[in-house]
Amino acid sequence: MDGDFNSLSLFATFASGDVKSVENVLSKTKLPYKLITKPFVTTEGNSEIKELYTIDPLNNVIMFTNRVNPFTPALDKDGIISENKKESSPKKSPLPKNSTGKSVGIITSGGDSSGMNAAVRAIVRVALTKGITPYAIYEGYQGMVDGGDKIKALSWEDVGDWLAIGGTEIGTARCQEFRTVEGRLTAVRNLVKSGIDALIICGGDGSLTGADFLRAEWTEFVDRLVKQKRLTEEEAAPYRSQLTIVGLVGSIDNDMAQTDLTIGAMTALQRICEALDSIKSTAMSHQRAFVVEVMGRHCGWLGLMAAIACGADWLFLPELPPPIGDEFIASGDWETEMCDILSKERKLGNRKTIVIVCEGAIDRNLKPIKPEYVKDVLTKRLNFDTRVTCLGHVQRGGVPCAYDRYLATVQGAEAVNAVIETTPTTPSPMIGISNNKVIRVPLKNAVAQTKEVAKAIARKDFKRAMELRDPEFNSSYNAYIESTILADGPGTRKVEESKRLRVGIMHVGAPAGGMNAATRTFVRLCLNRGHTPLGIHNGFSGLIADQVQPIQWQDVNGWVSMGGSELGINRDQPSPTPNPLNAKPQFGNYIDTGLIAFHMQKNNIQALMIIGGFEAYTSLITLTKARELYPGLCIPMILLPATVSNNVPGTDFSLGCDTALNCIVDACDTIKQSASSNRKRVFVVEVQGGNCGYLSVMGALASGASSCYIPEEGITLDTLQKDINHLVKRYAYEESANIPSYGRLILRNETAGNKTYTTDVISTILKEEGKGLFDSRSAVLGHLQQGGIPSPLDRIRATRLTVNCVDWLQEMAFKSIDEHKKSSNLSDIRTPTVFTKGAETATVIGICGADIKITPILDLLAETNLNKRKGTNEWWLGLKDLTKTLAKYEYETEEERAALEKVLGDRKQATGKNKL
Ligand SMILES: Nc1ncnc2c1ncn2[C@@H]1O[C@H](COP(=O)(O)OP(=O)(O)OP(=O)(O)O)[C@@H](O)[C@H]1O
Ligand SMILES: O=P(O)(O)OC[C@H]1O[C@](O)(CO)[C@@H](O)[C@@H]1O
Ligand SMILES: [Mg+2]
Repeated sequence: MDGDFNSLSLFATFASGDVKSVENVLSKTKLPYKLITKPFVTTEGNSEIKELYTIDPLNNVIMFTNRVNPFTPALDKDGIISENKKESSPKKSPLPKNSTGKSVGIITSGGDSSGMNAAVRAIVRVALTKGITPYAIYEGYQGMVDGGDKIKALSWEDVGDWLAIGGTEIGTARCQEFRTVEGRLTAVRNLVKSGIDALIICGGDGSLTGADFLRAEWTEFVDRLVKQKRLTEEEAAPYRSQLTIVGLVGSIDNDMAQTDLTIGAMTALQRICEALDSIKSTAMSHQRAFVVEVMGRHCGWLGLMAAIACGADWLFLPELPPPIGDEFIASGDWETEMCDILSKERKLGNRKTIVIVCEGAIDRNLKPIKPEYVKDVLTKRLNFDTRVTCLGHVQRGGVPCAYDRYLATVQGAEAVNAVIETTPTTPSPMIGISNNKVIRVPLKNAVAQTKEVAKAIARKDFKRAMELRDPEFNSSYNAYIESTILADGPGTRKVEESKRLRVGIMHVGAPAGGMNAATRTFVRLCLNRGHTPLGIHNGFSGLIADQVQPIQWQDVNGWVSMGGSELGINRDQPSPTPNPLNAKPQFGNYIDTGLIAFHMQKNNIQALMIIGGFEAYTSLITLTKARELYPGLCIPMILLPATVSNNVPGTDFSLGCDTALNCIVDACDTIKQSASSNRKRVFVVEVQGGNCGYLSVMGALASGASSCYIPEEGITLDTLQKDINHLVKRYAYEESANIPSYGRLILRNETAGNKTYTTDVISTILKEEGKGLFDSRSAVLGHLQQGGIPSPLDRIRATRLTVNCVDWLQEMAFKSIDEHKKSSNLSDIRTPTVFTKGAETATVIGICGADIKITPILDLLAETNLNKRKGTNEWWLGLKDLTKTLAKYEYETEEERAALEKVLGDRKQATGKNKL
């Protein structure tokens, strides 16, 4: 077919990754067609743009192309834009009053991830507060290449309510053109033309690799653009030195090095766990096997964490291909290894089989392992009734979980700080998180280390690939294996008989998400090592009522995803010795400590793990101090903090507080929707936490509340007056500017303001003071916060911390056994004797900054407020200020001031006094 197809007007254009196949099909028909190819220079080498034209039976011209965006201009052989497209310059917005004259461009790029909007919201609002004009660059790098109206300034209100929206409101793309030198040259021109001084790029490893190219090429590209006369000397001069680039890691894959978590990974994990929990119930009913494929590209984080959080029976990772057991490695026969393990599980009474296959899973010869093949193996070899479920893009969508909102918000705010502090000589930073600390690392190093994983896998160095993932990856994998496979053959971790222990476990306090997951891991690890796990039901009162029983492997099947406390829980605790006359604990009852010691000895409990909140903490203090009186208590004891209140000293996070936060965020989203629909309504939402404001502060940050009240600060008339002033300003401005008013929230901790400023009282005051500008209602979330299905983060934390607890209990007990052996001069002791009363053998395990720490409980007394039942290290307090910043407490435009003055004037006239 001849003719100039470029001059024909097209009826339709189809994007196709495989134009060649389309041509093959056409060649077998009588339809005319013509293939045009154009060179396309990419950073990974030369490639081609293909355009295949044909005419359909109705005489319409149709084109198939492999361009990612079929509507972007084609390139000529030098990679230069060849179509007659005019390079447009974006429009600049007027500068705000507090402007420093600086501007920052914001991009979301690569696969969308939940939390990207929260990041953009935080960047926009913190930037405006600090006098920097934020610009959205729409549709990822494509918008940077296209320029024009793809680059627009964002206002405060533009990002209202974005916190709760999944995906990315400013769009994203996989942009081929940006991989080319010409694409990036055009992008540089557009950035200079729009006067952008700095860029914050939120995307995955690919996007940040692109950002790193841009950083390295910037100065040279500006020069080149001047030479090509696409920029004038004057335009280029202010931007010659290095462009400030800050990377924010947004991707569900969690595949970026040097950060523990990427924005969106936790929400994706939540989606996966919701699906797996549902699949589990149908699988159990039919005794079926399910092979579930999860996303993650070449990273196994999502698969591994989902396997831990849902108790999957087998797992295929990209970093560590099967087989995993020494006896199968030589033959590479992973099929037999898997079938042996899964059939053993069924014989133990497991009614279902869940196998997770990561999308990048491979065998030891780097051949992909696909779910359909795994299904065939299970069907043919084990006769399992097997189904395949591919979760697909469901994993990437939906409302962000509390953790992603928190992570994106604090990292977004930190990205703006980094923009302000970065100079042309500082390396471009990437904002990461190392356990609980927001960190900055050089982008270049993080990109380089990320690439190392792929290289290690390619050269089959799987050990290295595992090491290069985040520091917890390896230990999490070991925890998964040990809590999944009952090992009794070669290679088991069973300890010698003379060291096998009877280890007790109990829950004390109130239910919290993750308690059952921790107990399951405890039981399985103990069994795998030859110890006897003893379940102490119903806390200390259960112990003295002889409710102590060994737990078996299958007993805890399914516990990982169960809320509440399967062992039973209450707030009863040992009475301090000497017993203060008529003393009563604030909650629960005192039980005689001597009786507790007697029952510990009667059951021959040689090590103890307590899971619980502040009563569990004070209980352990009492038991530790009573060791002088009672030998039955002279054993290693460890507390794993679990309470929604997050008030136990020795840890930044207790189990259950993430589940509670998710519950608060879900409830607040719903309440806010009602508040917004009713217009101009402020809800005062009461949350739990006892005397600790953690849930209130974090809940406010994650739900986008205007303010929060906490017991640490109390509530005064002055506090209320300031918040009323703020609300009056906001609603006054929105009315005058004709902006639809969103509903607003104030979170109040249940004890803040004592019995005076109760939730209802505050709501009534707001209603009165709103005077028609706004109304108010209240909502008390109550015990909803303690229940429900534990969040994946709580399940993972439970598993990870419990492994450390069991290791520690074992180590301490062994030390004591060895000392006893030595001192009694006996070499052949069958029954181990544990006797230890050193302060270092009664401890609290916790997540502290970047580490897991085990601290002697008596050392923690210095940071404990026993009266207020909480610790004194409240790392989260500062986040209250960030909540207020993001609610516009520190930013005001001329228009807002004018609107406020008008309202004040009106109010003065109406009431005869100025209310503000
Ligand atoms: N090597 C590279 N050189 C230049 N640009 C790149 C490079 N790699 C990726 N990019 C740009 O970043 C965009 C996004 O990259 P990619 O598709 O790998 O997703 P990502 O950022 O890794 O996110 P995710 O993996 O979560 O989807 C690409 O479409 C391209 O525009
Ligand atoms: O949405 P797309 O472009 O099909 O890409 C899917 C890929 O994107 C991710 O969701 C994020 O990188 C991967 O897990 C998956 O492989
Ligand atoms: Mg990626």
